[in-house]
Amino acid sequence: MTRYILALDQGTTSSRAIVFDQQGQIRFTAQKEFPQHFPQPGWVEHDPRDLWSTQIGVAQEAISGAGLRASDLAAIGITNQRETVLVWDRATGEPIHRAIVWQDRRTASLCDALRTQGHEGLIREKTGLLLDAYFSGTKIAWMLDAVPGARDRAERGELACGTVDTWLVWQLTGGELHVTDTSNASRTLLLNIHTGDWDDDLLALLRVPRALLPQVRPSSEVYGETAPGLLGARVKIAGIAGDQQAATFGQVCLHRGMAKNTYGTGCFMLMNTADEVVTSQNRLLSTVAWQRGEARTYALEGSVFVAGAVVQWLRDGLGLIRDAAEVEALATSVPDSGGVFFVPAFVGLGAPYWDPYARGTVVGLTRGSTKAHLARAALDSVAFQAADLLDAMERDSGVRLSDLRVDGGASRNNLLMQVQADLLGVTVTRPKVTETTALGAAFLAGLAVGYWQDEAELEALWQVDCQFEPGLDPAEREQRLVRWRRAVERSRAWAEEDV
Ligand SMILES: Nc1ncnc2c1ncn2[C@@H]1O[C@H](COP(=O)(O)OP(=O)(O)O)[C@@H](O)[C@H]1O
Ligand SMILES: O=P(O)(O)OC[C@H](O)CO
Repeated sequence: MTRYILALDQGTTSSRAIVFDQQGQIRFTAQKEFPQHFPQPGWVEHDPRDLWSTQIGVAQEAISGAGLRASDLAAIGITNQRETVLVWDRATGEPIHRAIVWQDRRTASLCDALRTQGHEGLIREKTGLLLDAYFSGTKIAWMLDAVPGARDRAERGELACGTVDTWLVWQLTGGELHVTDTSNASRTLLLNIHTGDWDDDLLALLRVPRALLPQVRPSSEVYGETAPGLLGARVKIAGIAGDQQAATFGQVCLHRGMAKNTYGTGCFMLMNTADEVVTSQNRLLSTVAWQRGEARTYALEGSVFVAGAVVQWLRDGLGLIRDAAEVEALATSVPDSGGVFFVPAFVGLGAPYWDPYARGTVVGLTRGSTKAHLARAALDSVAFQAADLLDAMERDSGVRLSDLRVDGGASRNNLLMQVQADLLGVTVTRPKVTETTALGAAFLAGLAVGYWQDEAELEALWQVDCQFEPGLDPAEREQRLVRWRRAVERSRAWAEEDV
């Protein structure tokens, strides 16, 4: 009997479910957006019930859309927006607060206080991360303090906490399993990435009771089965990874020095560093890429908070386009941005600047500037941010990249990919299957149940769609990067007194 793998990809703006076959080809995709909540400037929340209802809805739709029954599935793999965190009541399953999303800046001042007290070194050494509001730890502490009675209930073990993977597994198993994987756990500020377990010093520092936390497991193993009645048959849940790590696996960047960049809401560049935790000198993150059995693979990561989201803003905030795909034609209608530089620091700046107080900035406007120039500058900004990441990554790793694998919604934009190759000075390679996040989760699940035998089999499945070669003169590239960095300086520390 032909069997399939179902990947659940719970992203920042939508939930997706994709059925893959044994060739790693997509049989059916179902996707549903859900509401974003912005209760205050710099705050971003998701309703956990929306995350679950859209995710289970698209899972059912994908199974039936592919003409399958749940019994045709060999396994389910889960991948998810990372760092976004929620707390719920173990008895009722009711969340005590909306999920606080990775983009949310509300704990910036708490991070400042911890930094002033001199804790960043310890955090950096144990977690590979920086003290930034991006990560889950301070968000958990904020919820425990903000919701009346929550801290006491957490201490008594009445509450459960988790990143989105944990919430989905809890729901899928009818509250039976409270687990996460090492790649997701490595984004919380609470995991010691050298041991792969929660760290008592970090828990004490961030005031997070251990009783709240899920069990940390590898990224590829059979964790359990879906609850009876949910999908029509019980299906093994066999893979879990944070979406950027899953995309790295889906791009089969399985060897030291291979890198990918995903252009979704944000933009995330990860380079495989094998079994070595590389300590960045350039404010990149060291993170767990995935764990198979006892073996952990690590990565260097550059995280940019606003990439494709800048296109959403052109659409929803300014009404310049009706659909994200229209941005390419608009931006192509001018030869360049006409000297306009756009720093989309809507929620501060991530790597390598890490400035939660930076805000969106447009410079270089003249009477000749048009919406096309702004659209072009918006696309340029995505590529400039990635250029900053690669520059830092090459310096940290000592690897001179020749080829960057790309994926994510905005990687469909050919102009953006060409500008990216020009600004990086390296070949940009887009694979046939750009749903690499879901594919990575499918691969991790498939390996655990023997659907695929080994990594070599996965490497043989990966196929190139298109390559973009750099065409810009190096001196001109450098000049443009210098101007971009001047624009970045103008965006920095703007909101210092507001947050
Ligand atoms: N043709 C395009 N050009 C530029 N950006 C695009 C294009 N198509 C989609 N996007 C952007 O890509 C993002 C969606 O990508 P996706 O990988 O689905 O993101 P996520 O997983 O973060 O929800 C949106 O922010 C959207 O604005
Ligand atoms: O949902 P995405 O694809 O924007 O990814 C979000 C990242 O995991 C945040 O770290």
